[in-house]
Amino acid sequence: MPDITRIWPQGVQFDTNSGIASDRGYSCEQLAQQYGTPLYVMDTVDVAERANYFVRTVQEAFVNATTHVSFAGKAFLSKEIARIVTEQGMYVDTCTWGEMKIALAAGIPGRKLVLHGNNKTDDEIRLAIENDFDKIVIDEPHEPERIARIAHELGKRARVMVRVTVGVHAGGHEYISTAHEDQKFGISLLPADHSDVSDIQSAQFFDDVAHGPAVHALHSCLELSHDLELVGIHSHIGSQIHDADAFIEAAQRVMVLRRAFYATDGYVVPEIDLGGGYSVAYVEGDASMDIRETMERIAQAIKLDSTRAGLPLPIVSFEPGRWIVAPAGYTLYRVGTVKTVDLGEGKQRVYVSVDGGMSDNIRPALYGAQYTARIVNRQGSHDTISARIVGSHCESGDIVVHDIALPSDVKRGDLLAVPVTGAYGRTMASNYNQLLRPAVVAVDNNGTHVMIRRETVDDLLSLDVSE
Ligand SMILES: Cc1ncc(COP(=O)(O)O)c(C=O)c1O
Ligand SMILES: N[C@@H](CCCC[NH3+])C(=O)O
Repeated sequence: MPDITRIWPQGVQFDTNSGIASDRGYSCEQLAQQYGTPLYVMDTVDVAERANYFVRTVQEAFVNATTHVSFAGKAFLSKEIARIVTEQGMYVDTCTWGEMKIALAAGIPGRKLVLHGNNKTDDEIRLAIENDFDKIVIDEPHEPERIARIAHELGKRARVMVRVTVGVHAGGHEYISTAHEDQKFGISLLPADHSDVSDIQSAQFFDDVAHGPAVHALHSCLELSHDLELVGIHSHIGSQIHDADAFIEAAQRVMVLRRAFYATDGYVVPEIDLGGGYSVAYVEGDASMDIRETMERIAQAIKLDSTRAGLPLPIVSFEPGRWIVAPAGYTLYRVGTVKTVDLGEGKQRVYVSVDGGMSDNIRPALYGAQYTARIVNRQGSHDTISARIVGSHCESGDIVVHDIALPSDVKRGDLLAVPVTGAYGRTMASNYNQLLRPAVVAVDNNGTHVMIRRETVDDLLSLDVSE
């Protein structure tokens, strides 16, 4: 079982005398010199172990039910990672043409792939159906007809789920919270004129759900059953969620919908997918989701509901992204300018500039996300200074770590490592200021290799086709 309080990959060790960090025996300085900086490092043994642990934990919690776990490729995707997680029994969840193409290029069969998206193109839907994707997740009321039309043209039957906004408010930041009503994803569980009952087990709540847009969308899928196979109900309530109660509540609401739809249409929806969103620790002392406890509680809630309703247990699915890869990755930066700024009243802050920034990690700027860092090429002095680690972009919000105590002798040329950048770092990276997206290097027990190569200026120039 991975140590969920740890913010470094299991393979990373710090020599207490020299201060030098190594990952599975390879020193970080060696990695930086061989592959350059900034550098994303992914401990792929850690990824496999975390994926394996998640899949096993879900299977053990849901002893009598079939379970599926998909890896949310938006967190991090490469052909190698797609293969590593599928070898551990996972499916891969994609939501764009590019993600689908990478998963398919990795050789993952369509029956192990899921397609999401609030604005899917016809081409994406066609590619999913041609490749027999396990599920296409419907996100809006007109989509059943569009998918059915394309399936009909292809002479195939598309397997579909309906994504429901269950009305549970959770998630680390407004931008990553997805189950409240005022946002773009999914179809509402409740009608606009629903009553105010808070007891989700009440007859009134059941009645509201039975008259809601989600039941209507499920019904549309059944009406198109020549071209669509209705396989499930989907709910994803947000990301970086610490509160297990939110998942239990979401599961219970999905189960009410399953019952309500059985009452209105006599159809037992075979599968429910509860999405991703399980939190990880970003800095020492942060909370991280205890998957075992959460899964056991969800399993209990689902079992109770099915037994009460006299319905068979559904297949239960999950879509973790961050939990699988975030703590398995870290970023190495080389320190450049070190500048002391007077804040008045005798206070100072030291701005430590590194050779990357918001282009390789947008999360601090976008969500105010907190990270930590440490010097990994030597033992710094014991006395510390109050520092802010910043990037190289022309933007004052280009902050890597907002506020951190660093050894007071931090200097140009030091190697700095920022942990927990394995999720939503590389996949949200940009070329702002024409910085080159860093390489991703894999470290395992057999060696190190480039998983995704560093961009070059030739890459940038090749896009600029004007004479
Ligand atoms: C539909 C869906 N599934 C899964 C995920 C993965 O979320 P996380 O990386 O927080 O586990 C997301 C992202 O929030 C998502 O939108
Ligand atoms: N990109 C976000 C999470 C959003 C997940 C996608 N629905 C993050 O870095 O935390």
